[in-house]
Amino acid sequence: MTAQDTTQSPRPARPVAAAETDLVAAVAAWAPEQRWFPAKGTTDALSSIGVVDLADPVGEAEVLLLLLRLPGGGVLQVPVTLRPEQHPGPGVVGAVEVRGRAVVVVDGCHDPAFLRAWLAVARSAEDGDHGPEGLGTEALTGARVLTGEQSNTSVLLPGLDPPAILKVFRGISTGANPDVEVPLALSSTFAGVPRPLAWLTGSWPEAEGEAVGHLGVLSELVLDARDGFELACERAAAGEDLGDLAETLGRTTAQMHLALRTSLPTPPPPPGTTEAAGTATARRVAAALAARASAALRDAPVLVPRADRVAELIEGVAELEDLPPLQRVHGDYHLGQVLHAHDGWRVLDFEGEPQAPAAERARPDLALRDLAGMLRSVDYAAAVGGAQDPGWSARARERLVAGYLDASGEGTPASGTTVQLLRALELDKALYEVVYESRNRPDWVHIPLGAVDRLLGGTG
Ligand SMILES: Nc1ncnc2c1ncn2[C@@H]1O[C@H](COP(=O)(O)OP(=O)(O)O)[C@@H](O)[C@H]1O
Ligand SMILES: O=P(O)(O)O[C@H]1O[C@H](CO)[C@@H](O[C@H]2O[C@H](CO)[C@@H](O)[C@H](O)[C@H]2O)[C@H](O)[C@H]1O
Repeated sequence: MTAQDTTQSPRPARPVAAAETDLVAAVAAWAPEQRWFPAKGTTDALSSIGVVDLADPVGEAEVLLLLLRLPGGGVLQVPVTLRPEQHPGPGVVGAVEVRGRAVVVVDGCHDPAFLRAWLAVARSAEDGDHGPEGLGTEALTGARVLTGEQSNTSVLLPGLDPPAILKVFRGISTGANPDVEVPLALSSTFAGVPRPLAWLTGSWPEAEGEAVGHLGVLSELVLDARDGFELACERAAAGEDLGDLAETLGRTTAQMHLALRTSLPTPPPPPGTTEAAGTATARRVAAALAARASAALRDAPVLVPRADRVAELIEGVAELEDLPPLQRVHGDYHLGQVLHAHDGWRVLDFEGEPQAPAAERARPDLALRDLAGMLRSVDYAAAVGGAQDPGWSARARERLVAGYLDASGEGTPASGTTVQLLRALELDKALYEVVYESRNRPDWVHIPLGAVDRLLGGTG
């Protein structure tokens, strides 16, 4: 955990009581149907790890954070409230008997009792162990769960002072969550990230001992902002170029990379190792790309006929001699992770790829991975927005890359190494997307699959 967290005692999980078995069974049956459920496609049952109890300050409902073991081994957080009678509005999970009492189980994110309880115990960035200020009953006016495609669950809290958004982490793991750690580290030097206002940590048993990790974060709400993907799709549909929007996004991306290098520097290799820049790094990067490609080929059989060409493109990376040093990166950078506000772009969600193992997400990587992710996203916007002009995507990509190279000091045109790395990293992301779409939005698989073929055909 980061230094900022050492003053907050984690909320400990207790074992699930025998009288709570029906509750756990009802939640375990409901969770796999939710958009945020991380283990789509598996039919194995969830098992219980424990329960974190929170107290509703006005005592209207019981508030429980259920921690469930996913079939793949990860931990899922499901906040619920227990109400004695029918709860109006969305989020009802079901009716069960708990400790001999008939209750209605409600998805906590939809219940003010959970929000009150969370805000009362979260550690505020300003005030140490105290919860955030501005918490009268009116503070929850206008609270609303976001309904978009999310791997976590976010609740808008426009009535807080300042207006905020609560992100409840669904998959939790031991150690600092990058979505707390990274914006906290960046926000003093980089204006392109919303400031974290408060966060909550929990602890639960794991085979190797007690795990301590973040359960959620409250961040400053970016007001009147447009979602980058919606904005880009709208432009594509209208046949209007992304133009300056793409270029300023490229610039913001380069500034983010500079702030990441400065605020979260990559430790130097231990003495005596040969981890230097140059070919050793290139071979390591190529090996990592090859491992990810094999995993994608295993998970999406549609990719198998392309295996040889994928391997060939990756082998080219191993030969590069002038790779830039690896650094902390965003890791899952796309248009849905950026907001366009009146004063420029804001970057969200530093958690990395939801399908990547937690240990891999904070690993130093090529900064160009993020630029490649955004290039993929421009391709998605062209497809989803229905751009009629095939040049729409090419022009947006050009401005994005030009803004990035200019602000990062590399200048245009891009070097041969940059071009080759961008192609390999775009392919890497497109392979990941084929797996992601097969699991989540099968109707969209053709978008990344088309990109895989373009990139392998040398026309990417
Ligand atoms: N600070 C913020 N201000 C305004 N909207 C936000 C903010 N943070 C997140 N959002 C909205 O919530 C959505 C989901 O947030 P994100 O952190 O990307 O969640 P996830 O990791 O679950 O995808 C974003 O696409 C954006 O629309
Ligand atoms: O935002 P998340 O961290 O949950 O990221 C996952 O979901 C994204 C979809 O919401 C997915 O992004 C893919 O689709 C986007 C359009 O919806 C597109 O802009 C991206 O380029 C494309 O990768 C992301 O890959 C996944 O990790």
